[in-house]
Order: sequence, then structure tokens, then C-alpha cells
Amino acid sequence: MGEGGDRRRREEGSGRRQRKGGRREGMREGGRGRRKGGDFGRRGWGGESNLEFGFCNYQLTCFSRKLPTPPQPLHPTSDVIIFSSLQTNTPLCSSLPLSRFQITSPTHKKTVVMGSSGFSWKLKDHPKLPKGKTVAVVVLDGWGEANPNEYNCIHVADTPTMDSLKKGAPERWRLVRAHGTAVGLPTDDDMGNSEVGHNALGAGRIYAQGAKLVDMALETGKIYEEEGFKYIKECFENGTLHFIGLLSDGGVHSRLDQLQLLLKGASERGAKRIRVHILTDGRDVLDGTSVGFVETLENDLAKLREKGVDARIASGGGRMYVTMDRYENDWDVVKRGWDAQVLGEAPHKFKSAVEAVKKLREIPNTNDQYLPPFVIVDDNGKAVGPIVDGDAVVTFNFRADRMVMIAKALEYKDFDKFDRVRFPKIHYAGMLQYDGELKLPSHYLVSPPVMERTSGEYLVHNGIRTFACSETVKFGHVTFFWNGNRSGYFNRELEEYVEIPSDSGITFNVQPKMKAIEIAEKARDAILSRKFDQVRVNLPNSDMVGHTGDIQATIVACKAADDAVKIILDAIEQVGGIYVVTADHGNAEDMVKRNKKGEPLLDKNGNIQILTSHTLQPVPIAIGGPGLAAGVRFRQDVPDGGLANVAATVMNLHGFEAPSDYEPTLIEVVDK
Ligand SMILES: O=C(O)[C@@H](CO)OP(=O)(O)O
Ligand SMILES: [Mn+2]
Ligand SMILES: [Mn+2]
Repeated sequence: MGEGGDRRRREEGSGRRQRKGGRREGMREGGRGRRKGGDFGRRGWGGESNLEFGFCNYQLTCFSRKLPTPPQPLHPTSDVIIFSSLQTNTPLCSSLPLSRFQITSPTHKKTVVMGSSGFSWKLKDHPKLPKGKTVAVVVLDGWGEANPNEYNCIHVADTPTMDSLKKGAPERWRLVRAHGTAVGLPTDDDMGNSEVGHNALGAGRIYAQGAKLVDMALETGKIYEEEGFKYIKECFENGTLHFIGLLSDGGVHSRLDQLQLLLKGASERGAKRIRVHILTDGRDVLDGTSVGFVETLENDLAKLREKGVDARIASGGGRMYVTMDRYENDWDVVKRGWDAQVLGEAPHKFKSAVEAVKKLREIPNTNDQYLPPFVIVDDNGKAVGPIVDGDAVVTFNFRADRMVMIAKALEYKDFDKFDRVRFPKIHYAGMLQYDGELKLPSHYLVSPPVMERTSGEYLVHNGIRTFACSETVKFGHVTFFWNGNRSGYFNRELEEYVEIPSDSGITFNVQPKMKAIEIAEKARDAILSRKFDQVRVNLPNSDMVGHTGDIQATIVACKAADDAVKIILDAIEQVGGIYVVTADHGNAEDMVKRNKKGEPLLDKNGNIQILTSHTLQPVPIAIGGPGLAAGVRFRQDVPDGGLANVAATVMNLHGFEAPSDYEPTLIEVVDK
């Protein structure tokens, strides 16, 4: 299977993750459920099971994702329930605090919320820092720190606000790690991304993320023993196995080597007919690398065919134009994918996927990210792989945000987002479960990380009134990702999440200011209203425009983000509050692919190779504002601090100690 497995290497200097993507040397580049009462918010993982408790039956609503199987008797006097059958790969391990459960007695018709265990949502008061300050948490998306040069758009742009934070208070500005193992990715060659970045920022701990969990499941072969694989396997005898996902080695949403292993594993376990529906990347990897990735895949499929498996690429399209929309910004994107993948219909038809990608790239202004949809047809012009009744489908991306919409289309019987024309009866599994609240999809190959007790949930339990805002394309980042991949509120009365509609159907280099000012004005109003203790925003510009590879537009984007930060900081000044300004990963600070010496690389025509992806760079964090106690400064003893250290820091600024298992705070208070 070609280059499957753990074939990674690092190319120094490019600042981006580099994976070996295939055989060609030249191609690589680098919620919750119903609330039942109690004070646990709208948690969604839960299910119910009946337990014997003393002399009467109690109904237990479990607020964790894993339910004990089979239900164990509750110990009548103990204040901790021990479920020996709980799988230990959840952070909950085998001992669950009783206060995580709501116990209802049908006999007595009353609800007893047990809260006497060691676990409590109550945070300890910080010994030195006061409560009651408005804290603005600003996440600049894709804003890293790198050497100043012409390809560093943040450096080139006029960014007086961010510059003043850096130069103004050296004790209150530092860098933190935002990539690799610092955010739960498999290796330090992995660039950061929004999902893992916001997860770490919000959860305050480092969880093994989807990429790593899938690696482990493939390495041990456990993936083939789980329910998800068994479910799709039921179709192997009579149906086709379809894979849909992002074809690259970017490691942000998916990885080619994981697809390769899955193709091999499935064919060895009886899949006789396989169709792959590819989405070309050009965002997490260099534009133009799609051709090489498709060649690699074709080579793998040819080898499978030699072994008697009927394996082919069936359809394709660029990730930003076909299938991978997010946060319901533009359902047409998903529809274009549906038409090609399920109905076998697309404006472009080709006999081979390599030819398709090469030809479609010749269309003016088309690139890997935006390739139009195509289907592969046989000699009679008939699509080779529409999805039909009795087939199995796997979406092989591990990252959630851009898979939720297609998962809905594939799974929901009732669906009104577009006309599906045909809704095939299939066995569908995600690589992971993408939305814990919606339990979507219901079948999946690998269990996602279980992120419990995030800072947002703690703070709400401690009365912190929270406002979160971004525009559509990043809205889920400061809500869903921040809260551990859970949609919805913890407590509707204390939280308000505002989404500003993004422009859709455009590439953001034509609108580099995006909605930065609108987001900042919403944040300003929330701060000035004094109705909130925490006002949290994501400013998308440097990331979204950086991904277009348009350097001039990215410079404008960085300035717009800086202007937005100023609006928020001015409001914090007015109310005597505190600000925390940071980022989730790098992007706009380096827009060129570099060699090992760090020099820009040129293509064969002598043009620089534009880098559209995120980076491995650290990101800044700055704190300040009139509400910040005089002696607060960054500690010197967490030099390797990363995004996961930010949650404890923010909790301190709200006047609380962080829970003991959180990554340590970045700040200390010295007597002044
Ligand atoms: O656009 C995306 O999906 C990723 C890059 O693949 O960017 P971010 O992690 O910043 O959302
Ligand atoms: Mn991001
Ligand atoms: Mn990005």
C-alpha cells in the first residue's frame, strides 16, 4: 500500500508540517441532550439505565458519554459510583463522581441530585486576584509569531494595537506553543489548527486528538474490532464500500496514510468493491499537490485491483467548493458533493481522476481548494460509483467541523437543506463521531476524545456570565470547539452566543476585512452592557485570508483584525476590565514555503511557492487592562507553555483557582 503507515519527516525552515504523501518525491508539501433537571446544563452524551439502589429502582441519567454496561448496583452509602465496566480510555476512568449524575426515583417521584462526592464544580477563590472584572478573551485566528520579512503579513501590515501589546509590557506578553504535541497532535511536525487550538484553549488540558486516536486504532488494529467497522462490514458481501474525504497529508482534517491503511484493512476483511470520493486540498498543503495525491491513490487502487478488489476513484472536487462547508454557511457546497457522490452527477465527467484534476486545474482562477465537482465515468459514460441502497459509506476525515453537514445529509431521514433526490439505505460511519450532542453520526470507527469539565462549563457553574461571538465561518470555534466539541449552551441564562453571518460564495481575499469590525462592535456592546463577565471572540481574518495565499489581501486582513482588537481593548479600558489576546495557531506570519535554511523556495518558473496552510509557529498571548492587578505578570517557570495553559490563566483572571488537573496557569502575582 504505497506509503501507508507512519512515514513522516520534517523539513526544517518551512514552518509547516511536512508529511510524505505518496510515492512521488516532488508532490509533498508542506449540547447536549435533554436537560433532565439538576444543575448540569444541557449535556448531551447521556442515556439512561435503571439501577437497583437499596430497596427501590432508581433511574440514572448518565452525563458522561460512556454508559456503564451492564448497569451496576449503586452502593447505598458510598458517595462515588464505581463502574468497573467503564472503559478506562475515557478521562472519567472507572470512578465517576456522584455529582455527575441525576438520580430519579420513580417510586418516590422525585429527583435526588447527589452532590456529596469529592467532585464539585465550585472553583476555589484565587488567593490574590479579585472577582468581578470583565475579561475579554480575543482569539486571533491564524496569527503566529515569526521573523519579520516581506512574507510575514502580520509584520508588513499596520498593526499598532498588537505591536503596542508586544512592546508595551514585556512582563505581560509572551509566546505559547500552538502545534504538535502541545495541542494533542501525533508529533511536533504537525501544524496547529483551529479544532485542536480552541479545544486546548477551552479545555485547559491536552487531549489526544482525532489524528492521534485514529493512528492508535489503526496501529493496534482495534479499529476493525469496534462496532463501527462491523457495521459497515455488513455491506461488504453485497454492496460497495465508499470512502469520502480530504485527500492530502495535511493532518488537519484527514491523512492520506490513514486512508491507505483503511483501504488495505477493509479489503483484507472482505470489501470487494470500493469507491473513493476525493476532495482535493491545496489549503493544508501546497496548491497543485492534488495531482500527486491522486496518482498515489490511483497506484494503491491499482494494486488492490491486482488482488481482485474492484477499487476505483468515483468522484471528486475541491474541498472549499464541494462537501466540506462548515457551520451551515453554504449548503450548496454539500449539495454539489451529494450530486457527484450519491447521484453520480456532475458538470464534469472524466475517465480518470488524474486527468480530471489536471484538466480542471487549467480553468482560470481554479485551484485545488476550489476544483469543480466531477465524476468518473466508464466507456459508456456511466458514473462508476454512485452510492446506492445496500452500500457502506465512511467519511474518513477525523476533524469534526467540516464533516457535520455531510453527516447530516447521509444520516438524517428528515432533511430539508437541499433536495437529495434519492436517499439511499446505507450503512454510514464517520471516522469519528463528529458532534457529541447530536450523536452524529451514530456509527463511527474511532471514539472521539472525551473532553470533560472544560473551562467554559466550570466558569458558568461559578456564575460567570459569558458572551461568545464570531462570524459564521469561525462561530463554532469559540463555542463548539471551545466547549470540547459540544454545541449549545451550558446554561442559557448565563450565556449568550452570537453568530454574525459570513459572506458566502466568495474567497475571502476579495473581502479581507470580513466581519472583524462587526464582531468587535458586538463584543464592545457586550462589554459596555456590563451584563457579562467574559466576552470571548474569534477574529478570523488572518487565517481565512491567509488560506487564499493572496499576500496583499492578507496584509489588509491583518490590519482589520488589529483594528478590531483596538475596539475591544478600548471597551475594556472603559469598564476597568482585563483583556487576554492570543491566537489558535499560525498562518499569516509566513506565507511562503521555505527550504531547510529558511529561504523562500521558488517553483520552476521562478515564482515563490505560496504557502496557504497553517504553521508550526508559536502564537503570542498578551494580558492587560485597567482591571489587571498591579503585580500580575507571566511566570518564568513555564517556558514551554502552550494553548492549554490559557484556560487556567483566564480562570485566575476571573478570580478563581483552576482545577488541579488543568495545565498550570501562565501568570503569577508578585507584591508591588
Ligand atoms: O479551514 C479549515 O478547515 C482549516 C484548515 O484546513 O483551518 P482552521 O483550522 O483555521 O479552521
Ligand atoms: Mn484557526
Ligand atoms: Mn485555518
